[in-house]
Amino acid sequence: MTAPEAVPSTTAGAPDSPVISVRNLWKVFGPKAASIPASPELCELSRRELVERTGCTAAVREVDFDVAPGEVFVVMGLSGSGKSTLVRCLTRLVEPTAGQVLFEGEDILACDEKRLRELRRRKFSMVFQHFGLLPHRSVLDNVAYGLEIGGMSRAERRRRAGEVTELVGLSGYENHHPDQLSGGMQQRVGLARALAGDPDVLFFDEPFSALDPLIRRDMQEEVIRLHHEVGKTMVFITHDLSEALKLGDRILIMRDGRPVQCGTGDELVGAPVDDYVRDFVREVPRSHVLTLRWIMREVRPDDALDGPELGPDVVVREAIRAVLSSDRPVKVVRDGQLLGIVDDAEILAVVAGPDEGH
Ligand SMILES: Nc1ncnc2c1ncn2[C@@H]1O[C@H](COP(=O)(O)OP(=O)(O)OP(=O)(O)O)[C@@H](O)[C@H]1O
Repeated sequence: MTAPEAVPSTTAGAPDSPVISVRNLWKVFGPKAASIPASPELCELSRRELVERTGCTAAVREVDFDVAPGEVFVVMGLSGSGKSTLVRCLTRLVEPTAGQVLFEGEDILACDEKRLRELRRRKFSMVFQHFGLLPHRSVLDNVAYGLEIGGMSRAERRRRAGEVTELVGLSGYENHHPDQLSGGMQQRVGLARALAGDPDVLFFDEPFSALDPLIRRDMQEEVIRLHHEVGKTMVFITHDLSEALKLGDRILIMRDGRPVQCGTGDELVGAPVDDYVRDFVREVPRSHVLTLRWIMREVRPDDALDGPELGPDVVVREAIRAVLSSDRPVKVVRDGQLLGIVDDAEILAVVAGPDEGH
C-alpha cells in the first residue's frame, strides 16, 4: 500500500522546537571505536563484517530523530538491535562515539559532569525493567529518594512523594515495603519515583517486560493515563509491537543498530519500508490501526455525495458501522474539503485481510 496524500507527521507544524534532537549518532564498542564512524568504507560494512574486520560492535549507527514536546516516542526492535544503547546515549549513561544529541537545544555531549548530574536530577528520569527499589525503605521513602538526594527538605519531599504516590494509584501503601508489593505495584513505585522530581523527559527501558500479561496491560493503561494527566515527553523502549502501537505517537524501528523506519503506527502498518518492518506488522489487525486516509478512494462521477461525513484520521474499526449501515458512500472530509470516498468495498478489503483488495 502506498501512502496517500501527505500524511502529517506528529511533529509537523508543532509550534515548539524538539525536546530531543539526535543527529548521526553512533555508539561503537571495541578498540579504536572512534575510527569507525570516521571511515566511509567501514561505515558501509554490516555489523558482522565490522566485528570480523575490526573487533568492534556498532551498537548504534547513523541514528537521526527528533522528539517533540509531549510526544511518546517509542524505540522498537529485536534483541540486540541497539535500543538500550541508543536510549542510554541520550542521557550519556553510555558515552556516544560520534554524532550530536541536543536536549532543549543544549548539546548534551558538550556538558561537563556537573551539568550532566544536574540534567539527570532535574530534567530526566528513567524507569527500568528491574525496579531498583531500596528494600529497607517504605514506598514513600523510595519515591522520595531522588528528592532527598536533590536536597529537598523532609517535609516538602514527603508532601511531593505523597502526591505522586497517589497519582500512580498507590494511596494506602505509603508505609509498605517493596517486598510486600506485587511486581506491578513495585513498577508503580518506580513510576512514582520517576515522576517525583517533575522531569521534562521520562525514559522507559522495557519497564513492563517482566510483568504478567494482564498486569502489563494495566501498566500500559497507567502510562497512557499518566501521559494524559501530566503530559510529559516520553521515550519508551520495547520489543513488543502491540505495546509500541498502543503507547507511541511515533515509533522508530531499529535493526542491527540502524534506524529502519520512523513513523506513526498507521504509517508503519500502511506503508512498511521493507520486509523487516512488514514482518513486524504482519500480525497487527489493520482495521485497528489504519485510518480512513489509507483506505479512501477517489471520488467517481457516479458517486452519491449526500452520505455521512467522517474525518481522515478516524480509525477504520471506528468507522465500520457507519460505512456499512449507510446506503450512501461515506465522504472523507477535512476542513470542509472532500478528500475521498469510503464505501463497503474499502472497509471489507481491510477487514478481510492484509492482501485483499490491494
Ligand atoms: N558494553 C558493551 N560492550 C560490547 N558490546 C555491547 C555492550 N553493550 C551492548 N553491546 C552490543 O551492542 C548491541 C546492541 O545492544 P543493546 O543492548 O543496545 O540492544 P537491545 O536492542 O537493547 O537489546 P535487548 O532488547 O536484548 O536489550 C548488541 O550486539 C550488544 O551485544
